[in-house]
Amino acid sequence: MTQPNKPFPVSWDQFHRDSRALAWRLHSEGPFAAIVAITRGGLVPAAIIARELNVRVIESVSVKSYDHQSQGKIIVLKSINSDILAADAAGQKVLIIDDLVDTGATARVVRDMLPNAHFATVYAKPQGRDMVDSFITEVSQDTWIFFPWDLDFTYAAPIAGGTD
Ligand SMILES: O=P(O)(O)OC[C@H]1O[C@H](OP(=O)(O)OP(=O)(O)O)[C@H](O)[C@@H]1O
Ligand code: HPA
Ligand SMILES: [Mg+2]
Repeated sequence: MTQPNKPFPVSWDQFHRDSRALAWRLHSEGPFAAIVAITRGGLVPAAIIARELNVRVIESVSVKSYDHQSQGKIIVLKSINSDILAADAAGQKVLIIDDLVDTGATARVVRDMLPNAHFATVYAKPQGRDMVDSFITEVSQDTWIFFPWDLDFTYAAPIAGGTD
């Protein structure tokens, strides 16, 4: 598959706003007994959404699939606490949060762990969109989203070329 070549940089302000918009959407789906954040990208929206929805039980699951922009085998580095798995099996509402769904490979692995949970991401690409129950913004498959924690301020050359 060709690498995503359209950069889509997201600022902290924008990310906060989009995560809040997701919290508004999720409000009517709850109340949730717990949030499971998919580390590491899901930790930031999970904190914002937990604050908005007043959820205080936060768990993480560590799934690693990318080395820079190329996807490799999915490795589960930290699994989900048995209390949360039991809550999901008993019909309590559990919310899974990630920053984005791309191919859907990560979502598929975590969904299998919590089959009844509501799965939400801030951003979604078409290939993985059907793996999530809620998201805010869709971008094309050939877009690469740059999150604010991966960015730094740097000089931008003028559009017309030359220097300023
Ligand atoms: O839908 P997929 O194709 O599986 O891709 C989406 C996943 O990839 C990224 O995580 P990554 O594995 O890079 O780890 P990170 O969150 O620690 O950056 C992103 O945060 C999602 O979790
Ligand atoms: O577009 C993306 N941006 C950042 N991380 C990602 N992991 C999968 N797709 C992406
Ligand atoms: Mg991730």
